[in-house]
Amino acid sequence: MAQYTRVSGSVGLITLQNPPVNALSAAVRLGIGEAVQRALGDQEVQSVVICGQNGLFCGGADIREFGKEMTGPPLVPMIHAIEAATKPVVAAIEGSALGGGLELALGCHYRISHCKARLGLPEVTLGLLPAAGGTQRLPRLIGVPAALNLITTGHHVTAAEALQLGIVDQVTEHNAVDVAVKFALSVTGKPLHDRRVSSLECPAAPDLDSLFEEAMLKVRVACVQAVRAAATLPYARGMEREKALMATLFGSGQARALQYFFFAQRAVGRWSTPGGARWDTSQPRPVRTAAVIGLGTMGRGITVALAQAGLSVVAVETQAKQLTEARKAVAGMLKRAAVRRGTTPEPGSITYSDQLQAAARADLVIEAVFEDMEVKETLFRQLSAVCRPDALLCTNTSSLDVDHLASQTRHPHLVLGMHFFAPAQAMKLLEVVYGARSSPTAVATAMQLGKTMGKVSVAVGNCRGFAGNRMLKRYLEQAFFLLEEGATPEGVDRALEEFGFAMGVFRMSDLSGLDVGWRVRKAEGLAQSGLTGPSARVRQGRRYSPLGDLLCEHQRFGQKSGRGWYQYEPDPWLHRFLEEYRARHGLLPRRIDQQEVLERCLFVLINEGFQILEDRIVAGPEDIDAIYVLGYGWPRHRGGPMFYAHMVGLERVAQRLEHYHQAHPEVPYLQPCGLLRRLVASGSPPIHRWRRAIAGPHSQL
Ligand SMILES: C/C=C(\C)C(=O)SCCNC(=O)CCNC(=O)[C@H](O)C(C)(C)COP(=O)(O)OP(=O)(O)OC[C@H]1O[C@@H](n2cnc3c(N)ncnc32)[C@H](O)[C@@H]1OP(=O)(O)O
Repeated sequence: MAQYTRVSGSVGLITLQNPPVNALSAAVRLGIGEAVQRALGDQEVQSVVICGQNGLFCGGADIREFGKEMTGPPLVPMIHAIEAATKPVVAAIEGSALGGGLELALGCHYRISHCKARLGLPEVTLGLLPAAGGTQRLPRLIGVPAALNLITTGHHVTAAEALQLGIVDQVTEHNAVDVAVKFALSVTGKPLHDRRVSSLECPAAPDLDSLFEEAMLKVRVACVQAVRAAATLPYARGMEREKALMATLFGSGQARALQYFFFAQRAVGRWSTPGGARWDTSQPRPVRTAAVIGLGTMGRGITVALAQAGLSVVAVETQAKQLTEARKAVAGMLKRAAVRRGTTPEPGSITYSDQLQAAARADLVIEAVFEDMEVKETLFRQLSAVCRPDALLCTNTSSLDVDHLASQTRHPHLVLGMHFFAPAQAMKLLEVVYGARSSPTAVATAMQLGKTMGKVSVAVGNCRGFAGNRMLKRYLEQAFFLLEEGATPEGVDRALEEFGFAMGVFRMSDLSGLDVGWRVRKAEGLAQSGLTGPSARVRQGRRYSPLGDLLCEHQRFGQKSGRGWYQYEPDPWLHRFLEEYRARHGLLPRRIDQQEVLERCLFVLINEGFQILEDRIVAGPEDIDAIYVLGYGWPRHRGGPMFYAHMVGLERVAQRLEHYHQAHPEVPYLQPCGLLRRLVASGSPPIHRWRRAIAGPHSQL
């Protein structure tokens, strides 16, 4: 909706009303159109101001309407009508003007922005382009290079940057609507021709052709083609080109995946647990002081993330040398981050200590010590004795049993996992792992703290590997099996990278270090050296590949040792090693194509995802997708593993898994799990219905 009032005698004020972000739904578009007509027809009105209610101009098109049949008036003619108006129209921008919101403002004759507002054309992050004239007006207003940058990256700019670029005419620290109304009064009766952005010539820029060629190489082809039309064609023909390009994008799989992921990231905030705790009934406790125990790589990153979120941090490291190094490293990280943001580093809210006692007053403690159960058990007993009785005690373990650690303390309901991903100060994902006895308040507090640190927090039940690493294990296993059967690390990585992963599984393993998984497998009794014959490839009654363990036995730990799955100097070792290994175990190498690599690695991971849903470790598919895109490099434009399964078709995923299971009956995880089979049997409902379909007593399956 849009409300129309007359203020200051002669200013028509149009207020967009569609909480929470005043998105341009059919009703809002209709409302704006009608209000503009009223203002233009009102003899008393000399100028018009458009603003949004509740301090937010407009978050753009209503993404929830995408993929549905279009209703209500389209955006483009509405913006044209505003631009063509014979009375000056001023946009009063507060909060955000994004996507269609900025395009609406670009159709106005003047733009006044509050200093805290952010502006941008993020359509590309949804697989679209700014097709309400954004690709035609913005280059005319600020020139091709700057417009191309904003349109192809989707980056938001601050009000100050927008002023410098020429997107807005004025920035104010006061109420932007009041300032815009005064401004509107001052421009009454002034000629409007050169205020209509569509009538401007694109400012000349040197060597536009090479700029476009360079931008094309950076992939956002449709956006580049649309901006090229602005630079080379008259406005009306540019608009036709923009519309045609948008039509090719609108129904694409990428756009659907990106739009799904936009909502998935937000859906994970509405967490619930099988025990009945929920986001909307659990109150988080305030956390002002946090302690971090253990200042290795993860502890340092967590310290920085907490300090940057404005908390007082007590950083504890009992080894003197490590403490000195950590202090320097943390200062360096804070300094570099401040330089990147163009600010000065915050003065020290971090205190350092080599005594656990220093954590005594903290509201919340995060341990990030060596990944060893005995070490962590001892620490949790000590923390329970030292810390306040109401302090939350969190572990950054990536796989150990949170319930067991809780049982070492006096207040197990205050124990949780906070699983950060390296580098902890930068990665957006946080798995909040609740145990059987974790209280709803404890979960809510950790979820809220993650949000305060700018992370997407996902609530996950306690199980081996939680959600992310549990699925990763199946994926890695298949990759090892494929090597046994004849594939090469290069071939497997190529298939995954062409699918969209930034790094294939072997390259990723080399980067994170092969010894990490080896240590876990040794602790689980899986990695054993010296086994020969058929028993070497079977553990706990199932097929097992010792390839990762053997590489570690050869001191090939990945990049850190200069050699892993890849050799970082010319060295044919690995291929010879694989040939000898296959010969030793009587494995006949065969040609493995990309399709098999993808299906074996990804479908088994997806199958584990369904098992995790069935085990109620997470509440819905969005949780898994957020974890995989934000923590494990799953290509965002494919929406996440569960969305990908939905796009491929559950029936096909189940069929292919069955096919591979028949070929490899010794790998039980290739068998489609119960939930996947039941979803297929119930007609493969779309992904947004899975949550309901699996929900306990109300299950529709
Ligand atoms: C063609 C295409 C055109 C013309 C377009 O305009 S495409 C849309 C371009 N706009 C965007 O991509 C902006 C998306 N929104 C945001 O970036 C942010 O929401 C915000 C900066 C506007 C506000 O951020 P914040 O205060 O953190 O709030 P949330 O992100 O949590 O959002 C609050 C709820 O609003 C829902 N939302 C946000 N934007 C839209 C939208 N454009 N359409 C529909 N719904 C939107 C969001 O999902 C949250 O709802 P819940 O998930 O909590 O129910």
